Amino acid sequence: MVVPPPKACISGALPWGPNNNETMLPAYCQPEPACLIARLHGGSCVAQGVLEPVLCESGFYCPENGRKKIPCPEGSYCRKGSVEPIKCSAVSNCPKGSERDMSLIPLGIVIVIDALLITMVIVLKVRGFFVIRRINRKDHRVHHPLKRSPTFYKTIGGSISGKFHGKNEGKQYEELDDEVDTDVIYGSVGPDAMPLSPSLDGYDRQLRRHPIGFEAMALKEDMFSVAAPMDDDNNAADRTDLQRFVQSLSKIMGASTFGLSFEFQDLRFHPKKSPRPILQDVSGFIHAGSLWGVMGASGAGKSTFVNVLMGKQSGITGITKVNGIAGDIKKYKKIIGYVPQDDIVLPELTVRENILHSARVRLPVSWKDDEIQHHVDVLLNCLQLDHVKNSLVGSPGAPVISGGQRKRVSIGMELAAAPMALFLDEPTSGLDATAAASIMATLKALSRLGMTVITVIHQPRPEIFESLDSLVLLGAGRMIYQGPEEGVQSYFQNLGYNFPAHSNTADVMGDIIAGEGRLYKPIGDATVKGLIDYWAMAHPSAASINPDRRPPISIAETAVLSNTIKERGAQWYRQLYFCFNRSLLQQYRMKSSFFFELGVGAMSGFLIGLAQLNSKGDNFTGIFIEPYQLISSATIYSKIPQMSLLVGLAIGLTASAPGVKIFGEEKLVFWREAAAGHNRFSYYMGKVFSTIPRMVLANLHFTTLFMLLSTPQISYMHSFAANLLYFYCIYGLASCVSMVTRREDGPLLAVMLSLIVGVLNGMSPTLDKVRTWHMEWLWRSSPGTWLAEAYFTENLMPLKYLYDIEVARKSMGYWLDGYARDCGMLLFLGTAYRVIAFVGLRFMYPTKQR
Ligand SMILES: Nc1ncnc2c1ncn2[C@@H]1O[C@H](COP(=O)(O)OP(=O)(O)OP(=O)(O)O)[C@@H](O)[C@H]1O
Repeated sequence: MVVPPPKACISGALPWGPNNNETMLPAYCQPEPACLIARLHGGSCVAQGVLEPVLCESGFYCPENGRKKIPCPEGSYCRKGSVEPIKCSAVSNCPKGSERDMSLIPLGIVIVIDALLITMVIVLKVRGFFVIRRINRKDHRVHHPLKRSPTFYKTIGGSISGKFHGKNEGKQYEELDDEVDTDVIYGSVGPDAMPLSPSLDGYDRQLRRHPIGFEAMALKEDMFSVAAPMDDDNNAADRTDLQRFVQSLSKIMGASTFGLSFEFQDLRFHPKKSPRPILQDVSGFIHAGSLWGVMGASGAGKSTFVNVLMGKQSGITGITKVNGIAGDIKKYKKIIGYVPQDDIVLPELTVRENILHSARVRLPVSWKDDEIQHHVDVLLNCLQLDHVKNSLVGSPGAPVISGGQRKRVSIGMELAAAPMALFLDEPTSGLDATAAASIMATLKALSRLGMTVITVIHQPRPEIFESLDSLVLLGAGRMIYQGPEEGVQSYFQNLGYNFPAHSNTADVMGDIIAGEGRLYKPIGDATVKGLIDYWAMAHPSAASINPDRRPPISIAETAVLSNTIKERGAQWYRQLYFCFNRSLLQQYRMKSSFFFELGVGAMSGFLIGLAQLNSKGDNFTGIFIEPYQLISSATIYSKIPQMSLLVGLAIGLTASAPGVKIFGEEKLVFWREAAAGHNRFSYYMGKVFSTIPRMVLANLHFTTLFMLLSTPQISYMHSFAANLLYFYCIYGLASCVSMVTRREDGPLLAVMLSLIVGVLNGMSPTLDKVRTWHMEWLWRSSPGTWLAEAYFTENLMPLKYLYDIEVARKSMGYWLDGYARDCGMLLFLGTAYRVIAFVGLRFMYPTKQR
């Protein structure tokens, strides 16, 4: 190769190699000092001689081996070093001499989608408003006790203030709020203000209102009888609801009897860490179809005891029998309902939606959806939730329905599945007297239907205490008393305890079993140990407690029962569909957070694009290909990884907090549903699938604005796909975070992790450097590296006719030409995060899912 003589190095600014041919090869001319400095800093200067080529300017193209320099024609754009113009996309502003293509098509799509979303939300809101109004009006006319009981209403009308009072007396009920709360309305009708005339037949002083549904049944037990006369319209309607409910139950159970009986003998639980047994020598019998209260001082072992009966507690010795048959209680899980102390319900769903989901997942597979809906509506009526069924449940911090109604929703979620035994943990705690009485009346009615209802209860008010059929009293993990509620006072009196006149039996008994017996027994043994020993001596076995217990169920009945259990629960794919729908609905109800995520995505895309605006898509300066290396400027290899770093950080900041919110705020719901037999995989996959639409939309907003302003070499579609997969990774990471942290720490930790995986992208230190530390595996396990590599590949490959990209690749340490592999790895990492999160969800708190 012959280098032309130095005389060729005269001044002149010419396009790329105008004089180059086989005999006149490009020449490196010693540059002027100013030009040298400019090149060392990555800049350019005019050619230093006629034989020294320069890059074709942006806005021009230089065909015929650079012999011509032609302005880019209208409708095309020409980047720096172009050999020919590139056609602009259909909708973009490309006048003559354009340097880049700022396509407006994606922006148009974003605007159309946003307009559609906003219109859809407005239409749904308006439609929802009218539908709920119509339904509520209809329901008020059909179901509401006040509406159905004009006599009652007129009688108390004079005593009620506010909406019930005044000039529109004939129309008062129609004017009630949709979200009106019966507990509040009825509660506002003070007992003193109430003219308790005989005409108010059915009015309950304890509830301070006219009971319906389960409550009415508890108070008037013969009402349930099919043959009972219809004494008035109210009772007829109540009776019909109850009959329908019972019909539903019979259909679900496939057995004549609803309740389960429990027998337990010598139960003992002594965890290694505990210095003393938590339960010891606990024996007894719980009849089917009765309402049981489990009482004891704090730490007496009440929760442990009911957990044993529900099959939730492992490490127990002793015998437990269900319906007279010994075995693993876990197999009855699908027909045992458990209502936890906290109302674990989904606040974004309505009362009906919460209960309906439970019914759809847990009722027998053979049930059609309209049958399930009917069952739920009947149940809502029986639970007196029909007038608030379309109200959101809300959270304790932002309540929509009252505490008592929320508790009934929680109970309803279990009843929807028609359990044969219902366990409750302090169902009246935190409720006012009216709401507590209402809950207890409901439980009583359920027990009268044949269900076995067992509730842990703490310091009950007299009326609640008296509503219990039987009691289990525990002290220091051992039995103090088991038997009818009416017999408990005489039992303690026989042991020498005095119950002061007019005292509350429950309070006195509570003091005695909490170790304050001396207050009521001046002489003799008044210790809890004394009570335990006496009970053990008098009742050496379970049989001695309940000599009249029923024989075990027959083989035929056992077969029916196992069939009933086997049929319970929708198939996993149907559960997945229900969970997917539910999660979409939740996101729709939390639309402000959804729109906020879109807004943040758009804003971060705009800002990062703005930061790249001046570079006009020129993100790389390399060493020219042979034989032009010597005239190369200083290289700039890190600008593309830098751009991908910004993209990664922006997506991390946009998606990590919503990701945590979607996956992390419902651990309690997941545990409750898993414990009730819902399919865990379906729940999780429903959540995963439901995030896809919001990821796509958030990414659309981000990528569109970013690409519009930054106009890099990578195509819109390739950038969109890589960014979407990065969103997928961040959501996956957020789901992992939500498994291991507290709810309030989740967003912060997720943001922190997204920063870490964003920074581990091979820009600095470069992957090449990291390789020398033998740490490439760490960088390769971060989605940031694969995103950067995808961007590096796609921005560099179009320039390989100009620059020696192999040198750039080696210098940075990325692999080139593997965009599909990079995207595949992002998909793999995002999926791996989800698998880890699911495994964590499944195995981290196994006891809570039992
Ligand atoms: N797995 C366990 N390992 C160690 N100790 C346990 C375990 N389970 C329960 N305990 C302890 O046993 C005691 C009884 O617990 P349990 O929750 O059954 O009582 P409780 O009567 O329901 O109390 P509270 O009314 O306060 O809820 C408590 O001191 C508790 O810390």
